[in-house]
Amino acid sequence: MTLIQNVKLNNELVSLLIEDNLIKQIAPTIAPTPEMTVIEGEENTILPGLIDVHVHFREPGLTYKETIKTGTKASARGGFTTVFAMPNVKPVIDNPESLQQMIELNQRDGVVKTQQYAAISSNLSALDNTDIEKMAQMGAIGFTNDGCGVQQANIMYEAMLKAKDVNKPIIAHVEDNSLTNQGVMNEGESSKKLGLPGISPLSESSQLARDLVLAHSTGVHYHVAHISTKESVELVRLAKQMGVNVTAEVSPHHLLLDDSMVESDNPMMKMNPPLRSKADRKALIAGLIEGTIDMIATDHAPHSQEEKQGSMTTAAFGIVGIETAFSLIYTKFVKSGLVDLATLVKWMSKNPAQAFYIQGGQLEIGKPADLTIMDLDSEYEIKAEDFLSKGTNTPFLGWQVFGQTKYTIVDGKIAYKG
Ligand SMILES: NC(=O)N[C@@H](CC(=O)O)C(=O)O
Ligand SMILES: [Zn+2]
Ligand SMILES: [Zn+2]
Repeated sequence: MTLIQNVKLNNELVSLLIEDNLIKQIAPTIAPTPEMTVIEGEENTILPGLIDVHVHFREPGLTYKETIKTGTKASARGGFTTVFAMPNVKPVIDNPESLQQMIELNQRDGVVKTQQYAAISSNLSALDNTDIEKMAQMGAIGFTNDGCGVQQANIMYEAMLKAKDVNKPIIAHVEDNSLTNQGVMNEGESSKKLGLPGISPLSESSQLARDLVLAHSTGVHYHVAHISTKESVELVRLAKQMGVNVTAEVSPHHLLLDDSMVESDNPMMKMNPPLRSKADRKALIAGLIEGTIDMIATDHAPHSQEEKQGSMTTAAFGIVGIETAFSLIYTKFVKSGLVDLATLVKWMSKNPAQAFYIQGGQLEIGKPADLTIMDLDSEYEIKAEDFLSKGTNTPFLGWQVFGQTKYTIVDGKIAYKG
């Protein structure tokens, strides 16, 4: 048994008793007994474990960037107790055998709960569909070609029909390759000024419009990954009004940065989709607050230093985010007074749990003890040397933030201690 003493829950000091993997009791005080392991909460804030439905852990095949071990340790440090891993590893998780190996590896090496996505098409690009039925039975949390847009409508349509049949979601990286112009940042004033090729925002929204029509027809749960444009927000709003079973995620970087801040050819500002315009960013924030966008997901995308140096024209797309998401959103949205802490928990735990039918999002007696204890009061600087991820590729190094993880507990066991 583990006793957590003196933690703030909805602004009241409480103690929590954990037996096996479950929350057994929550009360103003609980007297410790000799058989209890005691965690002193020091009046820090206890929250349901955060849930990230979009991470890249790079194992197998690209372990110089990240492994299940380093990625999940970083997740625990970020306050996350459940993450959903993308299938764009090497080789791609596009068949039952590699899915089985991946599930076993996640189970063996993950210090947080790691759910696995499988691909829609072989190698993320072939004009086929994977064995969605079998991989759903095996426990894939959903199906996605993240990293690439699905270029052919019929391939997406067939995948939706199959996923609907087995009651699993399709997660879409929407990108029409005929409109990307081999760009490395958003198409706009900044790209012109810097002389860099720009990615049209239409490459995202036009494919999203297609998919929403297909989702309407098939009834599948369709989840939009890393939504980045104002047109996309409007399309999701309209689709929800039409009764489409759609959810959407936005990344912290698209909420906090825009292309007006890309003042030089800086690979740390390169990710897909790119940082969009100020107007897009404003629409994303409004969409999140009004509920059109359901959740925040990091799109944690670690790369080596070599891959993220030099020019944006040659650097890899993607930034890490799992260790900075909570503190950034807490500092810029909650501490600043825009929303309350419960809203952050809704965006980063409750809504992801609800949308994907997994446990979590609430601290409740009888439920798994997946939780995090956060110091919300002391300011600190985001530093690469503190990261547990192998990747330090983020434009947020040097930012001053609040919200530091003291403990992350998964199924009653300590996964991270600060
Ligand atoms: N977001 C990125 O810029 N990169 C991701 C792929 C993806 O999420 O599309 C990656 O795997 O590195
Ligand atoms: Zn993507
Ligand atoms: Zn991704």
